Amino acid sequence: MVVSSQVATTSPTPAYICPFDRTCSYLNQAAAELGMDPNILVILEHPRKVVTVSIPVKLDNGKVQILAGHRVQHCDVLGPYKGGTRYHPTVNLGELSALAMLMTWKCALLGIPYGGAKGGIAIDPAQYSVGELERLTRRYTSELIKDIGPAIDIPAPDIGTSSREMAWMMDTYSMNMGHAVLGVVTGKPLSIGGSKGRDMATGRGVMITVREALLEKGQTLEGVTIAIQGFGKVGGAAAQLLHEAGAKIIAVSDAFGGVFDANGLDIPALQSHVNNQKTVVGFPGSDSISNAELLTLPCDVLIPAALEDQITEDNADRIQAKLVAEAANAPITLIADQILETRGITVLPDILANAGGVVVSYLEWVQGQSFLFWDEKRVNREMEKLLRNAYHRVSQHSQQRSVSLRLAAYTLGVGRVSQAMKDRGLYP
Ligand SMILES: NC(=O)C1=CN([C@@H]2O[C@H](COP(=O)(O)OP(=O)(O)OC[C@H]3O[C@@H](n4cnc5c(N)ncnc54)[C@H](OP(=O)(O)O)[C@@H]3O)[C@@H](O)[C@H]2O)C=CC1
Ligand SMILES: O=C(O)CCC(=O)C(=O)O
Repeated sequence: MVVSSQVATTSPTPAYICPFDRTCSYLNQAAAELGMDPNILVILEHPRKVVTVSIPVKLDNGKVQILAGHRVQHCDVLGPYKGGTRYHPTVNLGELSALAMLMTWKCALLGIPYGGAKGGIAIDPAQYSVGELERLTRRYTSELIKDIGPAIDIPAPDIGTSSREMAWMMDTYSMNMGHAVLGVVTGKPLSIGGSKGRDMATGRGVMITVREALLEKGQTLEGVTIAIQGFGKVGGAAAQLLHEAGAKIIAVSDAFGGVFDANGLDIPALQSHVNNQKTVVGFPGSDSISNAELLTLPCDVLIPAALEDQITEDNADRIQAKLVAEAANAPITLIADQILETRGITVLPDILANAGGVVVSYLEWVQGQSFLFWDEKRVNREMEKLLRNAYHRVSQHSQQRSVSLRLAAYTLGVGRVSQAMKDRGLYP
């Protein structure tokens, strides 16, 4: 693959397949299911546009540092490119290309009129002051000014960014256009056209898809034991909503480590602890646990909500959960996915389980384009309708074809894109 070979990715084992090649592998499996035209497949195996810009940022000490900012646009056959902006030290073009491709299938699966993109900068935002982060975000936006826009490509938050960065991006873009452009980013603060419910949307989608999967097995969320890796925007919201729904969150973690309580953690109290201490570690009344230990705990549901490549061939044999919900993008390696499938562990794939975020981003964009804003009940209702519908289409396809939920989800998403390409005349 062109993209993966351009970017060196560290290989924990010789069998390691990077997220981009893995996503292509799932694409190829879906293409085989669909009997897809190879001319369409070869187009979809490559991102349409890869942009790298130089970002000179003046640091607080007076020195100028040059950062590389990226945006990968995979496919816009269904509508404008859409996807998050990640600030994390591991950001690279191979990773972003995989994440952009995932966005294409996610939007198509959910039936929202967007293509897929992802962008980011390889920095640890904790090492920069707020002023430095503002300057680098504004410069990144300026450098991408011709590549983004409400009808072109619409960024959103991802790891290491939030409504604050989206506000800076929206303001920078708007200053260049000479008027307020609400639709250029989503995940904005409510004061400038953000949507009610967006902050909890990805976690809410995780809760809804887990709930639907359990219901199909004749279970409810009441008393179900859950371990969650990552306690950020997604993991934190999922923990809160699942806790409110009666589930027992027995362990959570962040980059510093994890906490465990077999009787269930008090999630509101843990959130207050995190607000003060900036980590879950040291939460009174809990036991310490490492990120690795969290993944293999005995529990009903495991929710990786942090980074890629967390469940690998090294720990897949020891996963004890019966259901794994991919709140993070690409947290399971290719071989680990096969091991889990062979062991009969159900995996709710990322393009379904974490789609609540982009669905509410779409609803935010619709509200911004029409200058008409909805109450939170309506936002949550519309999102839930789309997500439940997608879950049941995927589950039905999986049962009818005797394939995994992942292959079913890919087949439905990829099928929609390929049909659109045919209808448009193969798309240049
Ligand atoms: N935000 C969104 O709307 C969406 C996000 N996603 C995906 O969800 C995942 C999480 O994103 P989001 O919640 O937004 O990001 P955040 O930056 O808000 O949170 C990331 C969380 O992961 C933790 N973390 C970082 N490194 C590690 C590590 N090595 N081990 C364990 N935990 C770690 C962070 O800990 P710490 O705080 O200590 O750094 C933090 O708790 C990503 O895969 C993202 O692509 C998918 C769909 C939408
Ligand atoms: O909300 C969005 O537009 C994108 C969210 C995202 O980056 C993702 O779903 O991975």
